[in-house]
Amino acid sequence: MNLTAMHCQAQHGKSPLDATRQQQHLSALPGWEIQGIELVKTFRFGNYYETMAFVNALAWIAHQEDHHPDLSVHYNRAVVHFSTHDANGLTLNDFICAAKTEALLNRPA
Ligand SMILES: C[C@H](O)[C@H](O)[C@H]1CNC2=NC(N)=NC(=O)C2=N1
Repeated sequence: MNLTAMHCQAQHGKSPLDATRQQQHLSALPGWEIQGIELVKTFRFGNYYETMAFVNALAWIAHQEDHHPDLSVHYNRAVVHFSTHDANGLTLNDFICAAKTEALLNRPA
């Protein structure tokens, strides 16, 4: 499934994905972990400017997809937490946004 080509959909009243599906999607997302009802990754950078550039690019994805991560922002790292409040758990939206976040940083060889 090419998550980067997909778009988030409203999840109000929907159920979270089951654990098997969560693990399937997780296997395509290096460095991401499931912590309870959150999909989490720490992104490390060389300085505050680079960290903030990443956070701003991520904010644009969140705006486009209407799906918003919790963030903790530090001098040289940002910790990204995706979860779907409307489903009280992990839905495809979280994996789509994680994949789009990865794609921000994957430069062509
Ligand atoms: C109405 C609006 O689309 C919803 O409230 C969206 C907004 N952003 C969201 N972000 C996240 N992380 N989870 C949601 O359930 C969610 N719902």
